[in-house]
Amino acid sequence: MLEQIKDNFTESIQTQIAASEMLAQSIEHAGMTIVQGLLGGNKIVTCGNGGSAGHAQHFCAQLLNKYETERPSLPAISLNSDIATLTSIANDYQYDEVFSKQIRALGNNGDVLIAISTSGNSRNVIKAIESAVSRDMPIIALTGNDGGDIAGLLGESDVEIRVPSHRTSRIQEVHLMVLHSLCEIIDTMLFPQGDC
Ligand SMILES: O=C(CO)[C@@H](O)[C@H](O)[C@H](O)[C@H](O)COP(=O)(O)O
Ligand SMILES: [Zn+2]
Repeated sequence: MLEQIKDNFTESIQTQIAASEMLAQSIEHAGMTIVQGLLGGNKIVTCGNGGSAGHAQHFCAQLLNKYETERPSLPAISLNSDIATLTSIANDYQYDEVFSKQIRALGNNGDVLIAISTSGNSRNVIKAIESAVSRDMPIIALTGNDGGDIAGLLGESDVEIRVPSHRTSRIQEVHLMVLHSLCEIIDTMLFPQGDC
């Protein structure tokens, strides 16, 4: 068991290093997309399932509250957080619709969708992307594996950050690093002095 635990750490570190080389440019591009959205008075909308739902909430918490330095609150909403809304949409329609129906109500032109799926194949995340496209929202997709069906849905102004791994856990660990990097870009670009 000890060897397996150590192997997991090694695999995680190796995936992080490979990702840092492959993804830095897309992460910077995604950061600029978010900064432009916020400067335009728009909000950030996130969604995902399971561990990615946790990531989606975590990222919004860091915008609404703060990341590492003092600054004003920034507008963000995670679509997997409102259990009454989620259960009613899933119960009355389909689980596939839980994010897309919220985007049709809350999404405005210029809001940025951060869609998180390690497989790139979660139907509700795919439908969220389709609704975001219909609302002219730029999309940042955090994926893994081969990008799944999500990869084929993105337009030229969207960004896919695809982690080079097939293991959900390793992909999620890199996604967390990506989201923290995005927080750092936002704070550096918008509040270089750590304004509050
Ligand atoms: O956290 C984990 C596994 O590490 C799981 O809860 C995982 O997030 C769930 O199986 C999700 O449903 C996977 O969805 P996705 O990442 O493929 O969109
Ligand atoms: Zn997990």
